[in-house]
Parts: sequence; C-alpha cells; structure tokens
Amino acid sequence: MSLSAAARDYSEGDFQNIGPAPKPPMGFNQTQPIANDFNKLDLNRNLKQRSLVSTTQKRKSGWISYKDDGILSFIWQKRYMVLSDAYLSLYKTEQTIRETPVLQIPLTSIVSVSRNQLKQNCFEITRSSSTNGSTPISASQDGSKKSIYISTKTELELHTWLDAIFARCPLLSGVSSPTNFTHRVHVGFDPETGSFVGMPSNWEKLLKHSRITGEDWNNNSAAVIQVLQFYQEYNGVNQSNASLPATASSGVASASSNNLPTVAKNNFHATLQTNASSGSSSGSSTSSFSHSNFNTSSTKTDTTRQDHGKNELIPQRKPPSPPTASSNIHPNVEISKPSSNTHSVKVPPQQLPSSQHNQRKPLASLHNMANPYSRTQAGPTVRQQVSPQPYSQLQQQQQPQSQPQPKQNYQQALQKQQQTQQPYRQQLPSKKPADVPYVAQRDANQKQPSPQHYNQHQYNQKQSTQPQPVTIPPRMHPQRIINERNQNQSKPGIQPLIQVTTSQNKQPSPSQSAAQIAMRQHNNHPAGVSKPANAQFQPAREAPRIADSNQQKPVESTKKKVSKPSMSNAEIMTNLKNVTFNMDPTPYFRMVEKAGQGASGSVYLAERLQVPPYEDESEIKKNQLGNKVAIKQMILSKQPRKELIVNEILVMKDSKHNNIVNFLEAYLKTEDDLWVVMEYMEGGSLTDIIENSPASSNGQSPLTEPQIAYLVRETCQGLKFLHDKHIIHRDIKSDNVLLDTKGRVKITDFGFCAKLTDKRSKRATMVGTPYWMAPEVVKQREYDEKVDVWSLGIMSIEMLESEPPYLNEEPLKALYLIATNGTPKLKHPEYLSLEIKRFLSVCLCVDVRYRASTEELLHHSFFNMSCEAQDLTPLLEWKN
Ligand SMILES: Nc1ncnc2c1ncn2[C@@H]1O[C@H](COP(=O)(O)OP(=O)(O)OP(=O)(O)O)[C@@H](O)[C@H]1O
Repeated sequence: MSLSAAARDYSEGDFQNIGPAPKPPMGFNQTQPIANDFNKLDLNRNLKQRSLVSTTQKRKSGWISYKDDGILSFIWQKRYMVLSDAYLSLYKTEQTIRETPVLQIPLTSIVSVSRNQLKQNCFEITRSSSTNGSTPISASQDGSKKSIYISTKTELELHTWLDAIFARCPLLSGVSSPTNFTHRVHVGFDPETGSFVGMPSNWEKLLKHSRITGEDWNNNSAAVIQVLQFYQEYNGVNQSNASLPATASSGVASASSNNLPTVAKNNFHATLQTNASSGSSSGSSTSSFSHSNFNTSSTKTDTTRQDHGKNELIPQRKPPSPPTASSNIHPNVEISKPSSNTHSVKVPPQQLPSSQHNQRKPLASLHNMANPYSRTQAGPTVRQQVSPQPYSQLQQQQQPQSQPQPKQNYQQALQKQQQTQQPYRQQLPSKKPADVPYVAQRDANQKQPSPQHYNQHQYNQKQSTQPQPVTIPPRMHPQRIINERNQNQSKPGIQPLIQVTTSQNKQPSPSQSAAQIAMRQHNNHPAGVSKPANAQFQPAREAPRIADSNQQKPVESTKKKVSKPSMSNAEIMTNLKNVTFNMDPTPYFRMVEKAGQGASGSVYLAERLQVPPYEDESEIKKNQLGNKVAIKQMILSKQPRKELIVNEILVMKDSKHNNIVNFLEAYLKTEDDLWVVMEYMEGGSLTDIIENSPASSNGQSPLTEPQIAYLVRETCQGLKFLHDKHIIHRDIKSDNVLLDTKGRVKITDFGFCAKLTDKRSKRATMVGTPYWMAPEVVKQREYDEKVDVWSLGIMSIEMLESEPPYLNEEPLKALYLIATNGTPKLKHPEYLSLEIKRFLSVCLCVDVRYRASTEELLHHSFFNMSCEAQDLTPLLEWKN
C-alpha cells in the first residue's frame, strides 16, 4: 500500500486510548447491614419449643473461652458457642450441639454486651434472670443480673461475635458499642455548594485541593476512590506536600485500609466504608446526597486489595506547577470548568495549595507557534502492525527490520524537517486543526496506518477540539513517591536486592571480589589521612539546588516523615560498610564545583588527585588521575531511608553498562558522611536539556524526533540491561537520565530499583513519581519491568511536549487521570511522525501484555531515524 493510500485509511477511530477505564473497586462492604438481620428477628416464636438449637437455625458458632461469675468464676473453660435466632448456647464440644447445652441464654434476656478487659479479646454478656425469654424486659427493669465472660482467640472473632449477638438481641439497640465499627457514608457531590458531601473529612480535604471535579466523580467515582486510597497511603507519611492541609495529611496518615473504601454506586450516590478505627473519619458525617446530575451509570466494582505498608513521599524536588486558567489543561482532557452549575469543586484562592501561587514563566500561545514538535517527516518505510496481540507476536508479523542507518536517516530527517517546519508555522495560526481534514494536515508522503493496523493500540490522534492556546509552564519537578505497601519487617520492598548482594558477598563473583575484599579490608582502615590543602573545602550541603534554576524552594525545606525502617540501622550500616571504603577520601579529590542537588545530598564535580592506597586492589588506575568525577555527598543521619542508598550503590556497582552511570567507589568518611563517587556526566540531566532547549523557548518541541529516537534508544539499552538482570528501575524520567558532553546517555538514580526473583516475579509496591507511573502501579496491581517501558513512553512525551502529561494537575488528579484515561493523549499528534506515534503506542499501552518489552522496543522502526551522539551537541551548548 502506498503511503498516500495508507493515509486515506485513517479514520476517526484511530489512535484511541488503548485501555478501558479501570474497573472500580468491588467487594466493598461485605458486612450486611445490621438492620437486615435485626428485622428478621421473630420475637413471637415459642422459645420453649426451641430449647435445642438445630444446626439449621444456627447463625454463628465457634470455639470460645468462657467463664461466669458464679462458683467457677476463676476458671476459663473452652466451650463451643452457638448463636441461633433465639439463643446463645454453650456446648462442651461441637459434636454435642444436638444435646442439652451447658448453658443456654435466651437472646431476649440479654440486656447488655460490652467489651471487658478480664482477658484478651473478651466481652461480657449480661442477662437479666427476671426475664423468661418470652417477655422481653427493658434493661431498666433490672431484677438480678448475671454476667458471663467470653473470650475469643482473635480480635476479629470478637468483633464478629459482637456484631452477630447485637443483631439478634431485641433488648439491645441493634448497634454494637464502638469497637471496630465502620462508618457508612453516602457520598456525592453537591453542585450548589461545589463540594463533595458525606466524605470522610480527610478525603474531603484532599479532594478539595485536587481539582477532581464532580464531573470526574460522575464519570468514575470508583477511580476517585481508588486514587484517594493510593494517595492517602503515601500521603499518610507525607508532610512535605504543601498542597495538603496538615489535618488532611495527618488524618489520612492514620487511615487504615482494612475495610477498603469501595464504591457500590447507585444512581445517585456511592456508599463508602472507611475504617473508623483509623480515627480519620471522625469528622465525617453520615449523610446522603442525591442529585439528578449524578444519575450516572451504576457500576459494581472490583476491589484492589491494599495491604498495610510503609509509605513514603520523597520530597518534592520542585512543586507541581500551578494550574492557570484553562490554558494549562490538556486540550484533549476534558475537565469541567468551575461555574455555578457545573460540578467543579470550588476552591477559594486563599485555600489553594501554596504551589498554586508559584510564579510562572511567560507563556507562549500555541496560536502563534510553529509546529510544536519541530519534528521530521522522514521515517523508515517499514510498517509496523499493531494489533491486539502480545507485542512479541506483533513483531514477528512485521516486515524484516533493516539495519538502522541512523546517520543517513537523520540527514534525511533534518532535510525534511527544514522543508516542513515553515509550512507548519504558516498553517497553524490560520487553520484550526479540527476544521481541516485530518489526513490533509499531514504530509502526503507520510505513511499512514490502516485502521485495522492500529486498532485500539494506536495513539489518540484525533483532535476533538481546536487546540486551545496552550501555555508551556516552566517545568516543575514533581513529587516522587515510594510506597512499599507490602513491606513489613521481614520482607521489605527493597530487601531482595540487598539479600541478593549479600549472598553474592559470601560467594563473590570474580568481577566483584577484588573490590569487595578491598572494601572489607579498608573498613577497618583508620581515617587518619592527612588532609591536602583543599581539604577545607566543605560544600554547603543545605544549599538550594544550583543546577536547577526553576526550583522554587530548597529541597531540604520539605520534610519527610521517617517511616519505620525496614532494616535496623545496624543492618544498614553493615550493608553500607560492605560496599564502601571506611576512610576519609578528601585527600584524593579536589572539589571543583557543585554540580547538582538531590533529595538525599549534593553532587559535586571533583578531580581525582591521588590514587588511594587501595589502588592495587581496586579498579582505580593511575591513568585516572586528573579525571573528573561526580561525588554525591550524603549525611546519613538526614536520610529517612538509608536502605535506599545501599540499594542504589548495590545496583550501580553491579551494573556496568554504557548506558548506566558508572559507579566508581564509595567512602564512609565518618559513620554519618557518605561519599559516592561516580563518573561525571557534564551534560547534566535530560530535564536540563529539555528546559534549556532553544526550540522550547520558541514554543516548539524541545527536541526533534531523531534526537528523541537517539535518547530513548540509549535509555532503552540501559533499561534492557537492567531488565535482563530482572531489575526494575521504577523511576524512569528525564531527571534520571544524564548526558555527557559527547552526547552519551546514561541512567542514574537506582534507589528505587527492585529485583524480581523466581519467587517474586511481580511487584505491587507503589514506587515512582506519579506523572510517570504506569496505570498498573497507580491501580496497585502487580507489575513487572514493563512499568519502566511506560515511564520511557512518558519520558518521550516530555521530550516532545516539555513535560509529562498532567504535570499541571495536582498529583491526586494526575493519578486519577492516569487511572481513568489510560494512554495519555498527545497535545499535537498531527505533527508527529507515524513512527514515533507507533512507538509511543507500544510503550504507553495500558494492557501490559501488549506493551513492548525493552528488547522488543530496541527493534522498533522509530529508532531508525535516530541521530548520532554528536548531533546532540547543540542541546548541550547551554552548559557552556
Ligand atoms: N554523575 C553525575 N554527573 C553529573 N551530574 C550529576 C551526576 N549525578 C547527579 N548529578 C546532578 O546532581 C543532581 C542531583 O542528583 P541526584 O542523583 O542526587 O538527584 P535526585 O535523584 O534528585 O536525588 P536523590 O537521588 O538524592 O533522591 C542531578 O539533577 C544532576 O544534575
């Protein structure tokens, strides 16, 4: 098929989002309302005829310990307790329930049930002996009261017994005393007040600041609940999120997800159940709200089970950029605008999160800008089929891949780009894309897919509306989160990596042994090395980031709540000492300048002055003298998660690859002062490149497609290396990709890496940075290496659009959008080549089965247009 013929095959259905909206949670509220059973009580039954409890009548039974207040009151006896509609009976054994019980209490005689501290999981049942079982009396008619004490094995059993007894005793209110009670809340959105009603107060506060609207709620209330759960888990320990009121954070912090809030949505409102034991719901009220506008589709949803775990919000490196009017809303994302009759949440300006008051760069109007992607029209002629089948199969169906001829393609690409850019500049202001037939907007020579080739797996190409004047905000570093929710003392989320290496330590591999032995030897090395002249150099560790001019506040100003460490300090230090030299490295380096500021420490450019005394045993050779190195200095006592640092060193040490920042050595200068020496990447991070690209300032895409192809391919090679070792990076984004002056590209920041093992081939921990997170992570499903592929796709969008999708949104809203929108939409797909869109479609495929692996990606035709390393030089000029 010719390219132009293929172009005609485009239809409106092409490039639709791949994945369906997530199923809302279900399984919520397993407990039947007490009232249901209570209503079933038949008090007029002839109780005497029912002195023996038949098994069919039995409502609940089980072993308990029992003691009464009579002569045997000091003995706890094991009994089999049976609750029927009329009696609470105690039997010696389960087999004797057809015989006369040891004790039988008519439920009509029970005047109170309450918890008791006599024993663990104990409650007291008080009955009035003046009742005969047929004539209920009120508790106030007390004749002589008798108590028995019941103790259950577990707290849970206790609660289920209490609930069951309360539900069947006519003299009790039908509502147990608060033990493990739950709030049942009808939730809705009141368009008149512009606020959510019936929410637990902490959620209400979160929503208020999230820009999640009533419309969002209508569209997918389950997803809102899901992201609230997600968000509360990691914000539970977040004190750094300026956008959250303190009360909200703290309230959420204590929230338990035992009873998952889940939506069982009816026409007008959803019912939430939150665990009251959290205390976070105290401010919530049971209320109902209904409004005709909420007549949305009713969906019974499935529940994503959440486990308790540790959460951590890594400090915000830059606050999320503030939303400004409509301009910051992604043109393809429908977000209702606040108005009196819409469902938007009204947030008074004074209540806006502090981040929303941030100053912003002057913004360019899209109407006045040239092709925003400054793309090339060139591309290989190899067609790639994308259909709903595993990516590996898709690849086999493709035409054989020719060997990439990057240089040639790049030159063609540049040529075409020069030819095509100008027309776009002319075209944009006058023509509304929506008014122009889609195909007509594209280069007639550009090859087009047939609808069947794209099926659901292509990028959303159709512009539903005319592009709004889009403002490109200064790039803000978003929050990074880690939530090892399955973590516990014995099974911390990152432990596998450490364990693996520990076992490697026992049987060192040839490549490792020398350094390991050297390090061990030097662990006891006295630090009394004389300081050279430059040793007084003491970099200001707390200084604001210098390589990042957009940073609004010093990273140190955001505090992390220290979650319970998964390893003891001593264990961490032992692990750390195994991978570091225990000595003062100051004589060996000359600090040149500060190169950057991270959350955990400052990074310095340094020059290697001397070969340390362990030269024989290490890989450091004399010819490395004078070499530039990067030294990351960290104060250990300031690290909330020291094990992440150990993790990072272990991964780096073990990952020698052209596309991974090379770890050189690490020093424990003192017990508190850690220096990690690595190769210096003078080009800075990809984020810097994007921000400083000359094209961005013209309102164009910061990088060209050939440049993107090169950068993504290099990153993908590094990722493949990690994935081959079953390591997931989990925080792929432009901030974590560094360049040197020769245009070499390397992945860094391995603190969040996780190792997949045979036993644990999937992960379920919430780790990463929200905007780059794959939907399966947001939805707290199990995931594998392909989360990095998703993030790689998002990183490609950063290079096209200067920022990841939803960056202007509050993190909570962004999570909602990731969960519900699935594959994000491009701002201007019409200016992109088919290859990059195909590439993005296989990276950003919601269904993980159809998402490409890094191995598969490396054969993608998109990389055929890759430029050469030296072609990145213009992008690095800003550093000079
Ligand atoms: N090897 C390196 N060469 C040159 N510059 C580097 C190197 N490593 C880091 N930097 C610079 O230092 C900055 C901070 O790096 P770091 O890895 O500490 O960042 P972070 O990921 O934000 O923090 P952390 O890893 O502590 O959470 C980077 O943005 C980069 O500009």
